[in-house]
Amino acid sequence: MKRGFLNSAKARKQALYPAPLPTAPSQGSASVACPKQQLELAGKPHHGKVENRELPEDHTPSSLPMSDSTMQSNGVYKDHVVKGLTFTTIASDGGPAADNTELLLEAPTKQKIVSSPGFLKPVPKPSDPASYAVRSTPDMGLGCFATRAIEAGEIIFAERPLLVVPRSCRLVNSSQIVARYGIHQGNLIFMAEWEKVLEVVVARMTEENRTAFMALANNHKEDGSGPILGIVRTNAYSTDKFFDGPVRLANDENMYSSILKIGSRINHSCRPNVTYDFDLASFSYIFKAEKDIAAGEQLFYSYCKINVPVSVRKSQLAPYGIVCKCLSCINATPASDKIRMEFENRIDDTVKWIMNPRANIHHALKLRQDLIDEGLEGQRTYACCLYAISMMYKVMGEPIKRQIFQDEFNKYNRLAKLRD
Ligand SMILES: C[S@@+](CC[C@H](N)C(=O)[O-])C[C@H]1O[C@@H](n2cnc3c(N)ncnc32)[C@H](O)[C@@H]1O
Repeated sequence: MKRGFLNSAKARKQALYPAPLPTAPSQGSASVACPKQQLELAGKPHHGKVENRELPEDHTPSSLPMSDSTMQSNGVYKDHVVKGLTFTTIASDGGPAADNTELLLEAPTKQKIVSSPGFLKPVPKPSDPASYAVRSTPDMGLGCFATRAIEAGEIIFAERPLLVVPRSCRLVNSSQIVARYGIHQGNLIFMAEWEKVLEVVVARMTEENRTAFMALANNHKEDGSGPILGIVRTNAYSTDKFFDGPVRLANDENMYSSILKIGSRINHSCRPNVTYDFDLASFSYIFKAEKDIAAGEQLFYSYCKINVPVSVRKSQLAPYGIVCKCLSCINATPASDKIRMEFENRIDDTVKWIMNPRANIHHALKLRQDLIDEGLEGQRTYACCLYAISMMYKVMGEPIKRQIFQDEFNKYNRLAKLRD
C-alpha cells in the first residue's frame, strides 16, 4: 500500500479551508525563515511513537460544519464544494448503499471520473462460491483467508472503496505554521487540521460504511494522527486511473488514497498471492489470485516494492510498523537479493534463450525455480520464462515436457495480461 500525506508542494500552496493563524510570529519563535528543506520535512507526517503530541496552546482548531439539510431523499448528501475540493458521493441508482463511496476530490478530477467511458458499471461479481473470509491471524491482527482453492487469475472479490481522499493534505499557510511553530508542532497542526477535513468525509458515509471504516486497523495511534487519519494511513490503496491534472506527478502527490472494507484487511507479504486492478468504469478494486491459492491460506498483497533487496523492503515497511517475517525476508541472502533486483530485466534473457535451447534450458529452469523460491510466480518474468521453456522443449522435440510448461504458461499469461 502506498501512503503519503502532507508532502505536496501544491498542497502547501492550496487551502482547503483557512487554518487559523496567529497574525505574526512571536518573538523568539522556533523559526523565522523557512528554508525549502524545512518545508519539505514539515510536509512528512510523523510515524512511530512521538513523545510530544501536544498542539500549541495558542492554536485553535478549525471547524468545517456540515449541515444535515444537504441530504437528499435517497440518503446521499449533496456535493459540498470548499475551495476547489468537492465532498461527493459515488452511488449507483438503486444499488446497495454498502457500495457507496464517499470522496474528497478536486472538481475537475471528479468530472474526469464521472465522464469516463461506461461509468458507472456494476461492481464485477466474483465466481461462486465465495472464496474468502476475514479472520484473526496469530500475529497480524485480522487478515483475509481463502475458504476454498482459488486458481491463479480468479477474481476473489471486487468492491468500491468506502472512502477516497487526496494522498496529500490540502491546507493553507503551512509555511507560516512551520515558521511560527517549527517543523515538529507544524506537522502536528497539519495532521490535526486534516483530521477535521476527514471528519466531514466520514460524517457523509452511510452508518453501515462508517461502522466498517471505523472498525479498520489503526497503526498510527502514537504519532499525532487523529483516529480517521490513522485509519487512512494504515489502510490506503492507490490507483493511477485518476489523479489531479493531466499527468501523474513523479512523487505521486496528485494521487488519491482509497480505503476498502475487505481489501484493507489484506496483510502484507513480500511473496504476494493476490494482486489488484482498479476499474474506473465500475469504480471498484478487483482482487485476483496471483498464483494458485490453497483453501485455508492467508491472502497477501505486497505493501512494498518486491524488486528490491530485503534491507530496502524493511525500510519501506517500517513506517507501517511491519517487520515482515515472510520466508523471503527470513531466509534472505545476497543471492536472493540479486534475484529480486534482476528478475524484471531477465525477460530479455528468456527471449534469447529460445534461439539456442540445448545450451540454455538449464538457465531457464533455474530462473523459474528462483522465482518460485522467492514467491514471485505472479510476475511477468515468470510467465515469459514458462513460455521460453515450453518453446525450448518444442524445439528439442520433447512434447510432453513442452505441454506441461505450455499449460502453466497459459495460466500465468492470462494473469500477466490481466495486469496490463
Ligand atoms: C491494511 S492493515 C491489514 C489488516 C489488519 N491486519 C487488520 O487487522 O485489519 C495493515 C496493518 O496490518 C498489520 N500487518 C499487515 N501485514 C503485516 C505483516 N506482514 N506482519 C505484521 N503485521 C502486519 C500491520 O499492523 C499493518 O499496519
